[in-house]
Amino acid sequence: MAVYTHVSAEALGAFLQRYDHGALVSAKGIAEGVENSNYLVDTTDGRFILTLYEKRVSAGDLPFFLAMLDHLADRGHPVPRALPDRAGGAIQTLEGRPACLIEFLSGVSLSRPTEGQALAAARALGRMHRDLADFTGTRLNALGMAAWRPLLDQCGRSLDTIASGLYDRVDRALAQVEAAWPRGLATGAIHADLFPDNVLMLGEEVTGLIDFYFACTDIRAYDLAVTHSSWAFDGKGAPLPPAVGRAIVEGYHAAHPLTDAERAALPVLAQGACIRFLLTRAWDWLNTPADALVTRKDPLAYLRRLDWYEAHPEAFA
Ligand SMILES: Nc1ncnc2c1ncn2[C@@H]1O[C@H](COP(=O)(O)OP(=O)(O)OP(=O)(O)O)[C@@H](O)[C@H]1O
Ligand SMILES: N[C@@H](CCO)C(=O)O
Repeated sequence: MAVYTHVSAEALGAFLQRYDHGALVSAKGIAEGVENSNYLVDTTDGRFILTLYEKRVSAGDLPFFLAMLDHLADRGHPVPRALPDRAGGAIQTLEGRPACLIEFLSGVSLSRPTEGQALAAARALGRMHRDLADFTGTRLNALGMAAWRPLLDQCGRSLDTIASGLYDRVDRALAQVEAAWPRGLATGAIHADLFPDNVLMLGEEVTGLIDFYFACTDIRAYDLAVTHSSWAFDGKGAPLPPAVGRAIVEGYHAAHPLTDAERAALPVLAQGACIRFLLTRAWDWLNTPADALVTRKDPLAYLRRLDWYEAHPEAFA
């Protein structure tokens, strides 16, 4: 369960007094997620999400994330705004961590999306890219391609304790990805983590796009590759029916047409996405204390996806 920081009822009650959103009725830690501490908060006025930002989110980046959310919300996208307190500030400190009170969105996240749901999610991603074209904020991708080799070095041979030969396998794949990484593709503000658990849906309708805390400026088609790598497979990394993966590319293309160069780059971008998530999951696997209230995510589910992309260069043709 992703609650790294415990918030006492007293501290939360006092925190809510800064806002015009009612008094505390109840608060529960949210089990999903691995990055931040999230609480579902009910007040006398409604339901909210309280997020305390943990290890990978630095307070200095919050203004970028919140501006991107406001930009998208202003254009009708179903993204949650961080709510300002009475003094107008949305970024607070609670229990010593940066924290925001966030709009609650309804919907559920899927573990086995259908073709229609994949199509809707990918359309939502394409529309986001379209409407972010005039967003002026920028943020370097701290987990972009240039960061993968340092991360591999940091994990080092400990990777082999997760699976025999894993270090050499990733080292080889990364060398190929680095050599083939596309230059000159369109860049812009991207979500960079649009997994099924970050898309809330009711049936085939997207009701929420959440968790913008890896958002950054990077290759737009890389965002599509990240989405494909997370939507076209099950939780263990086995491919879903091919129509689901095709729907991810075609749903995006319908909302934000891909150039030939972007389409041609998708195989290497997807292999890069696999390395990114394999390495961050492996790092967490090796460094999460045994008593942490968080369910670690399996790095090998991303090794299986990497194997699949390498074996199916035709996947995006
Ligand atoms: N605005 C929101 N409205 C409704 N539910 C939300 C909202 N934000 C977060 N949640 C719920 O909290 C869960 C965890 O949130 P989130 O994905 O942002 O956490 P995280 O630790 O950053 O996750 P991740 O491991 O995906 O990076 C979500 O799966 C969702 O159930
Ligand atoms: N979505 C990521 C967590 C955020 O880095 C994963 O499933 O590994």
